[in-house]
Amino acid sequence: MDTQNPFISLTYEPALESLGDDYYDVVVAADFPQYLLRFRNDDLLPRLGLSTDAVSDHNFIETFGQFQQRSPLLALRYHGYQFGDYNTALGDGRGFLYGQVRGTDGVLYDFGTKGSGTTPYSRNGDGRLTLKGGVREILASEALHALGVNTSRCLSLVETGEQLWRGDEPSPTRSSVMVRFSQSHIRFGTFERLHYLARPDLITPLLDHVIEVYYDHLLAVQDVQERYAQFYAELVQRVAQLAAQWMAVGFCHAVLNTDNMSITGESFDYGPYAFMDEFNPRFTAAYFDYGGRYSYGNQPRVCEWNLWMLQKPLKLIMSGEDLEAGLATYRGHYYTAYKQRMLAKLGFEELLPELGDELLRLTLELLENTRVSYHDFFSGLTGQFSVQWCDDSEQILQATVDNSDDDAAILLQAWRQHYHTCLTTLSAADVMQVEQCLRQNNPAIVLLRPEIEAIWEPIIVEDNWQPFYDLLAKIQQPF
Ligand SMILES: Nc1ncnc2c1ncn2[C@@H]1O[C@H](COP(=O)(O)OP(=O)(O)OP(=O)(O)O)[C@@H](O)[C@H]1O
Ligand SMILES: [Mg+2]
Repeated sequence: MDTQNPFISLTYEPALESLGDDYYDVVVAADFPQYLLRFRNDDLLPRLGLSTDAVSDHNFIETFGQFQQRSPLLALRYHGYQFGDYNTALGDGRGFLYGQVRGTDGVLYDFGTKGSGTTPYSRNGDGRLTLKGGVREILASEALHALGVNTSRCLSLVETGEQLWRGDEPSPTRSSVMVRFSQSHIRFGTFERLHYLARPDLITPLLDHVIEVYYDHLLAVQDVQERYAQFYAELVQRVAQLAAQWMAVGFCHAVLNTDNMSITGESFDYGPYAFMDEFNPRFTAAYFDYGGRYSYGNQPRVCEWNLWMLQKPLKLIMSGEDLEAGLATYRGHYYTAYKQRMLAKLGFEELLPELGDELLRLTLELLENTRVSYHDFFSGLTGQFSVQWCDDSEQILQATVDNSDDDAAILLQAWRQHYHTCLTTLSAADVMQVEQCLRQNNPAIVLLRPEIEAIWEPIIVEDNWQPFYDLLAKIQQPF
């Protein structure tokens, strides 16, 4: 045992543990036949006050593969609405909270595992994570983080040498254990379980804890009911902003069940997700999402529904009117955040409100009706932009959109004219900024499904991880 392991010497805060054992079960980690470190997120080490050189691969394996020298390991209890139906048979069935550490930024971070063995919540599951599942979660979270989405990250991925059987991967398939670095693993479903159990006495301490740790500026609000009202209103805003971020980057999460919604408004749990290629609001990423509940275009609505469901437990301890008032702000927050991101993708930091509204409307109409590749549209705009577009609207965006049919030609023409109108409202200096704005908001690389399959092939065929590391480096610097 390496007594100098810097991860073990970190100061762990028993924040969630101190709530008491109504919220979790103490569990043990599985022993694995093998420990191969496949990914270490050195980018996160400074936030833990550590330098890359100070942490060896062996340190990663001891701490985040073998889980040495830490107890208690806490499998958190939760329920959730899955595809609209309430499910009580949930909880950390293949993970636990390893520990909580305050970052150099003052934020309390969770180290949460995925694939670390069975728990009382595993049902018939094996408590494991496939290697491909781990690789996919790393890629999604690193890509989203680089695109400016509020997301959990992966701290490490250790391959564990077991053979797993899965219906959605050619099996047997390889196993892994991942450690997630996130703001919290308290989910909407953590509260929903307490409503189901009719335990308002457990909801109050949980909500007080959430506010104290993750909304601590609200502690200044003296009146408790007012503080709760402001908490919910802020959560509504954070979730609306998150939904806007996913939509603007073309990301479909695919399993927006309430057990996958964080009480901090952070995005996490990347299973069957996909970045959308051809623009299509009905695009679904999970093969089992037959009704399209979690389709790309439905994400803002379903997040609103999830926030509405969260009112059930919160209503046991706070005013229903306050909750209604909080949720009533959702659509406004969503539209404001989405519009701002989309106009930035179109090259505009600022536009007169009506012009911006119309540009967004025309852009979505064009995208939807021409079924152009979402990312090609914006990279085409970025690559072709010229200040001469201010003088001649006909030059704007050639060849990116297929306008061979009449309807598409009409839409493109209307879009060009309006884009031109928007440009003409800018000063000469602001026009010079448009290209930079386009470059800063439209990635040169997008993590489409073929990109992921292309790096997976060398891993399974010849255990060649280089293409994975190369792709990772590219998506970490997408602009
Ligand atoms: N292989 C497995 N063994 C045991 N339980 C599992 C397994 N896979 C999923 N589960 C459980 O099924 C439920 C839904 O799984 P889901 O994939 O949303 O969560 P998860 O990915 O395991 O964890 P997280 O939400 O932290 O990413 C959870 O209760 C989870 O623990
Ligand atoms: Mg989950």
